[in-house]
Amino acid sequence: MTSDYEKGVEELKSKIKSFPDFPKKGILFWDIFSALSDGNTCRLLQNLLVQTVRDRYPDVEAIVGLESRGFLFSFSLAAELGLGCIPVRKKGKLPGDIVSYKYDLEYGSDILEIQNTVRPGLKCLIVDDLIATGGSLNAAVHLLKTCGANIAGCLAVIELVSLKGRSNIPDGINVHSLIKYD
Ligand SMILES: O=P(O)(O)OC[C@H]1O[C@H](OP(=O)(O)OP(=O)(O)O)[C@H](O)[C@@H]1O
Ligand SMILES: Nc1ncnc2[nH]cnc12
Repeated sequence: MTSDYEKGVEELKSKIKSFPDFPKKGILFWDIFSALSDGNTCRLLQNLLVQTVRDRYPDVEAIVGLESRGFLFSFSLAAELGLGCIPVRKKGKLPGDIVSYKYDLEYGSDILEIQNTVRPGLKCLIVDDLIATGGSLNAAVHLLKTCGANIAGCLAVIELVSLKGRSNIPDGINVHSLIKYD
């Protein structure tokens, strides 16, 4: 029997549009914002994410969001669950003592940074809108490990399975996505 959770995921999936050849020829771009212009879909997605964290990562202490689309979900989850919200940002945007990691993307490369103020042992869940090559989540895992954090796992709304992003994320890190595309 299909659960309400699974029905919700199917409904969400039906709202997400894809755009061929964006931002470069050969890339099929999955646009989370196409779903979020509708208020009911915002609430549906928030409820699905909250339920996922409660069920799969019940003892997490902080939500780590990746710039920029990951921020949509890290703050709303942290606020709803009463947890800390920690940003991982692109180079040069965060003040203070910074840890950096360079990585490759599906289209290009980038440097991600975190403030070196994460309490060692803090149990963190990393969230993002989408897993493509897994390079961004892998970078966030490395940044948090450098800070001494305890990583509960990675959670994404969308996973592009054919790009095998999971294989880029270190063994032993739990990875979960709501929607999978081939
Ligand atoms: O699994 P990967 O190959 O690392 O790709 C996934 C990442 O790429 C996109 O971010 P992007 O860097 O395009 O930034 P944006 O969120 O600011 O659009 C997306 O939001 C993920 O963070
Ligand atoms: N194919 C894709 N669609 C949307 N966001 C992405 N980030 C990296 N690859 C992407």
